[in-house]
Amino acid sequence: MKVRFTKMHGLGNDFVVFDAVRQRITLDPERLRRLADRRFGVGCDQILLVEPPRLPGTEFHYRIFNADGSEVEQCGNGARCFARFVREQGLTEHDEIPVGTAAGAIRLHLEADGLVRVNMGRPRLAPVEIPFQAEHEAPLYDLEVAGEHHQIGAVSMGNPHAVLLVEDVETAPVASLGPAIEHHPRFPQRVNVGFMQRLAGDAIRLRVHERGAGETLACGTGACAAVVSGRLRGLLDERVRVDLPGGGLIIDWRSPDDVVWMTGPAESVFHGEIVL
Ligand SMILES: N[C@H](CCC[C@H](N)C(=O)O)C(=O)O
Repeated sequence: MKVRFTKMHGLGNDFVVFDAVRQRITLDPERLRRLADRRFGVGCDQILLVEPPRLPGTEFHYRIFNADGSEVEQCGNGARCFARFVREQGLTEHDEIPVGTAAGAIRLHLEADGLVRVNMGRPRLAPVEIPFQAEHEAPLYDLEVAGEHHQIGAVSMGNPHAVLLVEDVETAPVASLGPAIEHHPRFPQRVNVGFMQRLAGDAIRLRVHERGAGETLACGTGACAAVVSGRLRGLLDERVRVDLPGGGLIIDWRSPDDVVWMTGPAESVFHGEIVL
């Protein structure tokens, strides 16, 4: 069956987006993997489905699938692309769009300057909510990885993140340590792994090895998790510019009881049709 899609990206974190409101889309993990592969399909980090609402007070439901076919709870760059998509496709006329996800409802705001501002909700810090195996909640945890000792922050933005502080993101062992921590047994649902370099109280550099996708050019929930972890360690201010390989995001997080705000771009690249 032929279905229409739009190829989009948020700072180079790229997506295939389907309107599953006006189209009937059925995707199994193998089909998703082929779709995400640049040789057998379109090629992307994640696939996004725009569906009719499921939660009260929301206008749409939003499902996210990694390139490995796994369905996940949240995607920050994808949320911004979602907002751009539903406006461009005429699925809504609103500038403020409440959306349901597997992690609960979030609110997307299309700004006059073309950026998208997203209320990503409150970070989850209790180990059981991340999920991460630890006796008590703490800003830092000791983690043995392949015989080496590391200190990590552990934060959920609906999806799980480990955050490491490094001297220089350029030389950080993303390709080796990222997969090793992603599959660490203390993260029963695997984990995204962020490598954060502090530039100043209001600025960091970040690289992210993403669960189910590998290193991406940007990770929105990873940027949120890094700022939360940095603030819990007393290293960062309330407003932080996060420089990722694909570009910059602004993350605002006042205090543990507050939600995390993420502001950044979202772009459509091309439209196409594919046989599913
Ligand atoms: N790989 C993530 C999902 C995509 C998140 C990322 N692309 C973002 O912008 O937040 C996970 O398995 O939780």
